[in-house]
Amino acid sequence: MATVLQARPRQFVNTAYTERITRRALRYLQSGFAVHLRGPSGTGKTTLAMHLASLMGRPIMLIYGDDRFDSSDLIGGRTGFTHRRVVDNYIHSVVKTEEDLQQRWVDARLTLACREGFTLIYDEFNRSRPEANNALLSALEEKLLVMPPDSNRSEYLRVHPQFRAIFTSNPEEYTGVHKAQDALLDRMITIDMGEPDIETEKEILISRVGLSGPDALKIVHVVRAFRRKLDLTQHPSLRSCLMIGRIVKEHELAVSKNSADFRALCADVLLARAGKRQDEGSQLLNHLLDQLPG
Ligand SMILES: Nc1ncnc2c1ncn2[C@@H]1O[C@H](COP(=O)(O)OP(=O)(O)OP(=O)(O)O)[C@@H](O)[C@H]1O
Repeated sequence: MATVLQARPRQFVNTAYTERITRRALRYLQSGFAVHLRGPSGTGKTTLAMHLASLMGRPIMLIYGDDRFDSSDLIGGRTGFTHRRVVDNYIHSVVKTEEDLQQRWVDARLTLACREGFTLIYDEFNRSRPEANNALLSALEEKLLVMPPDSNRSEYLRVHPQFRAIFTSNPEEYTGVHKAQDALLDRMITIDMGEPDIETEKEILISRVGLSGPDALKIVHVVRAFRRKLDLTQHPSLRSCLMIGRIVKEHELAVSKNSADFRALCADVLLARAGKRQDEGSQLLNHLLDQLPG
């Protein structure tokens, strides 16, 4: 069953950084192009996609890329049965029954979004195999969705003029993802998202967790310096800041170099993200925490 999201996404924090990207992406969507937000984990791609979709003011259709998808998961297929039973009791001593089972065509999410003019968010679309995504090629370019012969419809579905698509992907993920087709990438405008700036991360922590500005800034500095100095491209991300921030807030921990609880929390959240460089990570983290005020 397809999910159409009518609700607004969780509170979106707007800063100069997010506004710049939003303005660009919105411009492309308004001109009818698909937008592709590409960037490492935790850089806010999905959140921004939801925000953009809500600004488009149409119902939102969400799909998560999946290696097990085939084209029917996007377009639809014959699932379930309709059951028809005719009981003929015209001559009361004779009962004649006739049963007919027919498979029913059910539209999948892409078809629904194209037909109704929804905004499609296809999160991590390159987790699906390229051939599963083939239907998107003509939907984005010719504005026609090619329907399979057994759909009992005409061969093509004309895409609603308000249909829009927003894709996200993570270029640095290697497991469970497929190389996106050049032809599909050529039909979208790709915006590369790096890590948000310090101001944005700080504002997100303040707004989402309720931390004070100075505490939010200290956490953002520790996490960013840890990532940069260890040269970790993927982790830790804004998500790690949010984890640390939430626990600090809910358990009233001091963000200070003298707080053993805060130091242990940072170690638990960050060190596992250093992979095999645990010793190096541990030394670096102690050094960064020692620089915090007491
Ligand atoms: N502008 C924002 N306002 C509020 N919260 C945000 C914002 N940007 C990101 N976040 C929060 O940061 C976290 C990571 O964001 P998100 O899940 O969108 O990242 P992502 O790039 O899609 O990550 P992944 O590739 O791992 O799915 C989430 O908890 C999200 O709610």
